[in-house]
Amino acid sequence: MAHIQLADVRKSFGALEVIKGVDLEVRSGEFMVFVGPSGCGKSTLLRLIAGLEDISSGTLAFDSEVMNRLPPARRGIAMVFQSYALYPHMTVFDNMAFGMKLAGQDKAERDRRVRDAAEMLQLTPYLERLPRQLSGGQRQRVAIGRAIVRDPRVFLFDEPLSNLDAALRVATRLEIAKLHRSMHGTTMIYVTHDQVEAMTLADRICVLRDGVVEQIGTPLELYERPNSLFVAGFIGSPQMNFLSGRFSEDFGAHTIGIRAEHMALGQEGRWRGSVVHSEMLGSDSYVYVDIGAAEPLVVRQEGTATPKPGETVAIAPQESELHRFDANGRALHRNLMKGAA
Ligand SMILES: Nc1ncnc2c1ncn2[C@@H]1O[C@H](COP(=O)(O)OP(=O)(O)OP(=O)(O)O)[C@@H](O)[C@H]1O
Repeated sequence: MAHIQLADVRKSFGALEVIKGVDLEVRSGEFMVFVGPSGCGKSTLLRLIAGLEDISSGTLAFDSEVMNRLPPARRGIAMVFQSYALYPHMTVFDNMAFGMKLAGQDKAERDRRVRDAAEMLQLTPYLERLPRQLSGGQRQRVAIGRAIVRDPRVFLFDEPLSNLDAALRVATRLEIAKLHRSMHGTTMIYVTHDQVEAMTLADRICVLRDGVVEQIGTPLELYERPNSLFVAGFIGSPQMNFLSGRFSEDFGAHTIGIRAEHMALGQEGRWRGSVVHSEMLGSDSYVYVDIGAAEPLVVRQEGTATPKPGETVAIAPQESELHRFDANGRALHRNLMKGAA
């Protein structure tokens, strides 16, 4: 269990600064997820916390103890990567026990920890197997088990599920959520590209953009109250619809944003346009409507009885759900709007 604090942390590779002054607090026991576009510095930030890269300037502390110069092995961290790198000739049990053996842990304690972790990850039936006799998801659970037995203060995950197929990703995601609940108090930081992983696993999400923190908040805070156009467009799938120019003028904003689920199709509505395409997902559908803006609006509709391509429809946005942004892409928050009115 550790409270992690970063103060004005910077990292340069040669002349290239990739982490540009990050201030961040991860609370003890918190599950923090880093998201952001490719190359924004998520993995680098994680590796700085792990000690796999040196911090160029600024301070990293765990429970107020400065970590900058401490080697990874003395930070009390465990890290799980995308590639699980198990020893192919060792059984699951030995793979999980190996680090403890190297550290001189006695056999009874090694046994106990491996069996507890295996139980937690539903690996007990596989302890005597070799990695090649396991599925990808089981192998990744062994890699997680190997990290658990070290009893870390801080758990770091770098896209641990990205090599798994869709069904295994879901199953392993649930395991990780359970793991966090059962390891009360272990601080976890998790890097992902996956919207659903970020939204479902995180206590809070940290959105990074080009080496700086753009916004930190609970998944719902970011979804419902993004501070910027960037976060609004990054969090949520399908992406929030954006309209500018003549579409946003009477809302007093440079750009307005509205999510697919906050509009209704019908006979009456603020916008009219023609359907260009529908995607049927089973329980609901996404209808793409060209209203003459740069991009078609994506409207979510329950069920699968969607209007046909070429049909003219009206769209009624829920005005309380409109997001307004200024010319710099900063959100004009609704409470501020109300205050100003
Ligand atoms: N060892 C290195 N030497 C030089 N440049 C590096 C090094 N490691 C990372 N970078 C650069 O730092 C920037 C951030 O990389 P990083 O891997 O942290 O991004 P990321 O957000 O994790 O990206 P992705 O989502 O694609 O994995 C990139 O421009 C990358 O090319």
